[in-house]
Amino acid sequence: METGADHAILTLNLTKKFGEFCAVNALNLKVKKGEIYGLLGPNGAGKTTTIKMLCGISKATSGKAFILGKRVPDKIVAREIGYMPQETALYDNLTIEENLEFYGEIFNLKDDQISNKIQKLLDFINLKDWGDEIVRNLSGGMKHRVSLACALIHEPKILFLDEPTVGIDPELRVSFWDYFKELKKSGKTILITTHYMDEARHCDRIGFMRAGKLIAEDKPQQMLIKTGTESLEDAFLKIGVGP
Ligand SMILES: Nc1ncnc2c1ncn2[C@@H]1O[C@H](COP(=O)(O)OP(=O)(O)OP(=O)(O)O)[C@@H](O)[C@H]1O
Repeated sequence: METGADHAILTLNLTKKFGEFCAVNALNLKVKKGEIYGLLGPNGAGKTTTIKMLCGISKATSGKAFILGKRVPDKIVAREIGYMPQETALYDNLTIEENLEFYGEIFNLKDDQISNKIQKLLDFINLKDWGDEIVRNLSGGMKHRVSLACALIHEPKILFLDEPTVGIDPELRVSFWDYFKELKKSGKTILITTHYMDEARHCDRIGFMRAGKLIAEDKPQQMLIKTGTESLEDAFLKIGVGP
């Protein structure tokens, strides 16, 4: 049986039902190690539900999922996963550093490891001098950056980023993609969801999801060639409504 040892992420007929409603329908997804894979699709396509099953937050109704060859949910594999949820999971009344400390402690990092990582992460997200600032006082874009740092504190190998750039200005979106490319360079695998089709071109491969199913996947450029379109938005519309 395939266990995805060669893949960072593998799902076999992964399915999630809420009552009679099928949110994720027999999804077969393969993401290679070191890839940035973009999961795209309209509201309600099943992207977040897929990520939650992969992170072990939501139990699959049927089918299987493997992360780095291990069937999930799995406590050891959980350590290799970083998850940036759609709504930032930060404590508003704590400082940036305290939030990072909290996430470091969840993963049982030692105090000196935590303080070392905090400095590096603050540098990485360009908030070097902001560690003592209360999260409540930050702009939305800053909170997004802190949320990314929290997902990275335990140096996970796999990152799940659920709409990390939603609601942030175009300039900051560009710098986010610089962060993601840096992370890829350091060997991380990233599964990212986004509604911004234009930014999906940064991904190594993209998958279009609709109604819980993966309806097409390819490299962004190939997707354009295959569909004879000039934008991924048009490609999606063509595939989504096509024969
Ligand atoms: N806990 C739940 N109970 C019932 N239905 C749910 C639950 N969670 C998600 N759903 C439904 O499952 C479907 C898929 O939702 P999901 O959040 O995975 O979509 P999505 O592709 O991430 O959408 P968006 O782009 O809006 O974030 C939706 O129709 C949603 O209403």
